Amino acid sequence: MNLFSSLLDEPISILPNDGEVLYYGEIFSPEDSDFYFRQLLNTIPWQHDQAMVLGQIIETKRKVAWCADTIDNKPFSYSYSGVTRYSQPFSPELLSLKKLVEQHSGETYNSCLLNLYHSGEEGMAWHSDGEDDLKERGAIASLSFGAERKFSFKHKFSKEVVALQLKVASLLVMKGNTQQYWLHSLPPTKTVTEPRINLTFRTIDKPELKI
Ligand SMILES: O=C(O)CCC(=O)C(=O)O
Ligand SMILES: [Fe+2]
Repeated sequence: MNLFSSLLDEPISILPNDGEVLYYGEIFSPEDSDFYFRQLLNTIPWQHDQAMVLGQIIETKRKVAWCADTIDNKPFSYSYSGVTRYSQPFSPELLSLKKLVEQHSGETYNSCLLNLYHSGEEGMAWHSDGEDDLKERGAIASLSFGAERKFSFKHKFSKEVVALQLKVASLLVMKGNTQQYWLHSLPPTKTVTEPRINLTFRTIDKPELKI
């Protein structure tokens, strides 16, 4: 696998205060990026996501999958938006992506949430990834394939907004107090018609075991 020259010499720090977000630029060549995009699109068991809204389960247009290490060959369970998910095992390709992301970011992860946005019309509303199951102040590493999209942060108290473009094959790492003080979103846009796949590698602290 070629390491691509658009990888930044030093990651760029995105937030002015109250957390740390590092943008590493593109960590794959266009060829490798294209390979992973197709591979993930065709092999991941994508499903519409579910969320509990006013006591009702609704389905999102965006599709998701969740992969995690297994313990004694049993999957993890993980809850967010009022719904519990059970993990798929990591495929060999995802494991190699996880290793690369771990090398770049100097952190380790035991799970990955995958999102498939079919076009710019699908996005993700303001939220922070502060679920109880996640390791407190654990790093979250976000790897993007497919269409380039804008990604925004908003401070929970000052309301300051910081935005950047997430390039194809780029790596962004959120750490420290970021989830405590900042929301993030993927704003929908009519100008992007191509699909995008995003992988967020995370650490689940006390994985419940599904028997
Ligand atoms: O698609 C993205 O870039 C972000 C996804 C995200 O924030 C999440 O899965 O929690
Ligand atoms: Fe998020």
